Amino acid sequence: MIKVGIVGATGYTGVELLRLLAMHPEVELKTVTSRGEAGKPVSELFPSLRGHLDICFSVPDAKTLAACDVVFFATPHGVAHGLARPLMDAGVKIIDLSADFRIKDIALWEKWYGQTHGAPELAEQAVYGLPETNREQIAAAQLVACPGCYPTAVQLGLLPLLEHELVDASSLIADCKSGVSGGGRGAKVGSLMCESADSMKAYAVGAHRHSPEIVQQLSLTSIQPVKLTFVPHLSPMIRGIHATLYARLNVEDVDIQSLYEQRYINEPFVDVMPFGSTPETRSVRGSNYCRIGIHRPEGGDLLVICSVIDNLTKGSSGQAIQIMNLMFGLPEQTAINQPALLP
Ligand SMILES: NC(=O)C1=CN([C@@H]2O[C@H](COP(=O)(O)OP(=O)(O)OC[C@H]3O[C@@H](n4cnc5c(N)ncnc54)[C@H](OP(=O)(O)O)[C@@H]3O)[C@@H](O)[C@H]2O)C=CC1
Ligand SMILES: CC(=O)N[C@@H](CCC(=O)OP(=O)(O)O)C(=O)O
Repeated sequence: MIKVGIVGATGYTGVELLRLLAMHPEVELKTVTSRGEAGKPVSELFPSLRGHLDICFSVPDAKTLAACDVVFFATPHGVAHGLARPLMDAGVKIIDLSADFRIKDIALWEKWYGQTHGAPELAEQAVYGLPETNREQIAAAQLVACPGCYPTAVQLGLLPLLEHELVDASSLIADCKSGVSGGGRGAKVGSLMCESADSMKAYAVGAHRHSPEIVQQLSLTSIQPVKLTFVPHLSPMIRGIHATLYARLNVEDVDIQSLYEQRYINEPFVDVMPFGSTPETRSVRGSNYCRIGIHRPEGGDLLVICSVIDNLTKGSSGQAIQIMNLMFGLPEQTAINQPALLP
């Protein structure tokens, strides 16, 4: 059995890790932390887990965490910087759901996250965890940085085009909508029902911290310099990311649909739907799938790609377990192969 610790188990990504790991046949939960709820049974805070988990929250303790085989960090940015190093020295594998190790350029990270980077040498060592691009590296890694939720949907939607240099990489547009759980359980007033229900608005227009992450990763694939206009919106739903991606073709005769189908033919969690499909976020709710629909309005040169994920599953905790499965040589779909919850 794999001995697992979760730091930050009371947040939305934390409880999603608990839900999925409770059904994992190879996992034994050793410690799940919360400073605020220490001593309380998990099933008391989350009755959804009654009958599935018999463990109490405890404060993060270096010795207990060091006895785990793998520790997930489901914590705000900056927390893993301080705690990861001693765990790694003790041989523990780390899967970080925050943005602490996603960006390789330390000055760039500090600019976007507004704090000093606490572990630059680990950022260098960390492997970015998007299995559809680098599962061999993930399998061999000790420290994996899970992609952000928007970056997962955007990258999976655009990768085939950039890998084949079919579009103008300098004029990409990602128009994205997120459910309010993306802001976390401790989110501020904007996520309250009275503030977010029955309404929608853009935020951080062209200035969201996921921009540099997406550009960094797409640039690894694209020969041309990547320029992206990324506009996130807060959408009145609990879970889900909907990315509508615009890219201008620079070739004429190409079958985009079969290109995507071929690219993702062996990917267990990427579903290329029939040409012209409009995937709904509810078709992935609670599941680890990314569903993609491809459009070419009036046969013109502007492609419109719709890419949907659940921010708490493929956008964070589900993907984190996919990564754990790879790191421990387990079948990649273990514990995360459920269909979406509908309606
Ligand atoms: N929500 C989402 O859709 C996604 C979130 N992420 C990222 O995942 C991480 C977690 O997000 P989310 O679950 O939404 O966040 P939440 O705010 O819902 O939860 C944060 C958790 O971290 C714990 N925590 C806070 N500060 C500390 C600290 N200093 N030391 C130890 N534990 C701490 C909290 O418990 P306590 O304070 O009791 O210790 C709580 O359990 C964030 O970095 C987020 O950006 C990534 C992709 C998607
Ligand atoms: C709706 C909402 O607030 N979404 C969050 C999504 C980011 C997130 O979850 O954090 P990571 O940077 O770790 O991916 C935001 O825009 O900040």
